[in-house]
Amino acid sequence: MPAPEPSPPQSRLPAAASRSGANADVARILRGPSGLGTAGLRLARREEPPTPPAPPTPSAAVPAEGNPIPGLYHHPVPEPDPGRVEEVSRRIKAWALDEVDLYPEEWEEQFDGFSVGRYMVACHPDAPTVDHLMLATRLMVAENAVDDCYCEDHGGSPIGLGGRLLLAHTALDALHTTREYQPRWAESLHSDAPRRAYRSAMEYFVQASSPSQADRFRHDMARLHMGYLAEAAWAQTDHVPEVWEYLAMRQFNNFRPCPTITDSVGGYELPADLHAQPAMQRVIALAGNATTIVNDLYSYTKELAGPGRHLNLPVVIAEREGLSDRDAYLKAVEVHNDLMHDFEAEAAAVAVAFPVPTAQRFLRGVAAWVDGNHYWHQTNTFRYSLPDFW
Ligand SMILES: CC(C)=CCC/C(C)=C(\C)COP(=O)(O)OP(=O)(O)O
Ligand SMILES: [Mg+2]
Repeated sequence: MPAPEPSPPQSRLPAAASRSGANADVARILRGPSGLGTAGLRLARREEPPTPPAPPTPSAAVPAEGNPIPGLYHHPVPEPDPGRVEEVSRRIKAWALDEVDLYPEEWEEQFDGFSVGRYMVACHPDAPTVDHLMLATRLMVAENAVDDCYCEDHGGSPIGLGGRLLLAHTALDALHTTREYQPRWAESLHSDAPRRAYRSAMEYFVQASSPSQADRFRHDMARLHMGYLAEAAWAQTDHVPEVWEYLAMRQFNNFRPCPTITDSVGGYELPADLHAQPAMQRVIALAGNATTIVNDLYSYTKELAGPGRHLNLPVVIAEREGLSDRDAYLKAVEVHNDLMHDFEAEAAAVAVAFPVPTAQRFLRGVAAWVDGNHYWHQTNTFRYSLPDFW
């Protein structure tokens, strides 16, 4: 399991824990609910200081395919449990074909090559059952269906994207309207593969999670859709943003909705008040950004080979900072590494500031997702290959 680094010095504690007003807030959360009849709702306090999670033990028996990007800071993970991978892969294909009619036959090779079972098993080592893993796997497939079919290379386009995304978003965040119009909306959720996938995956997720976990997910998906729209707007006008602007767009067009369901997939809940803490939000954002820049780096050659200009961090750095392709790529590796180091330092600080089991487990779950995501990108040689820069 990945590692928030050992406890950082006091000065690195998150602002939420170091200001006196905020201290009261943190103390209130750690104390738990205090009204009449709330005794059973309190979180257990950890008496001992949090122990950093054990470092991963990569499996010696089955070497991972694919090479890591030289110089990319990452943590190798153990090979995902092959029994789980096989079962998740079997079940997700059945869901895609039988429950949501996701893709035509000719896309089967790409569906299989995506290896979503291996991806999700690697990212959620603490899922108690395959049913829990399926929550993440359906959502991952649905999210990719929307990206491919609405935004990218399976019929997607920036033109009209806002309308399509908004209507698809109602599969996650229902329309509440009059009796006259409700049925037409309900029917629309079955009218294309992305909406069928979102609707079904969300229905499973809502059944298995708390109202606040479901609402957290809706919020993260709204963020994602806003990121898709900014990317599309820039593509429409062939605009290359400044590097910081690109990073802002990519903070929204981002894997964030995946690690933030780690508690639902783990069968527990990070309380909403802890999730909302600014320091926790910063950890989540840094994790999401590091995982997404990993995608920019591993998908660089695929995106260069595609039609038109596809923005990713190396491309934007090369254009905006006048660097060679190679130097821009290496600079993007450094940006990733800085994000990873900040993520780990801030996660360690939050683990100290919020010594409750759900927060500790959530932080470990997010870190496991970061590492599993790297593993999947490195080993998905069907989809990605490295540039020849070394
Ligand atoms: C699974 C999920 C929430 C994805 C949202 C954002 C997204 C599609 C990525 C972060 C992947 O980026 P990209 O579209 O560049 O993917 P590929 O490089 O085509 O694999
Ligand atoms: Mg990419």
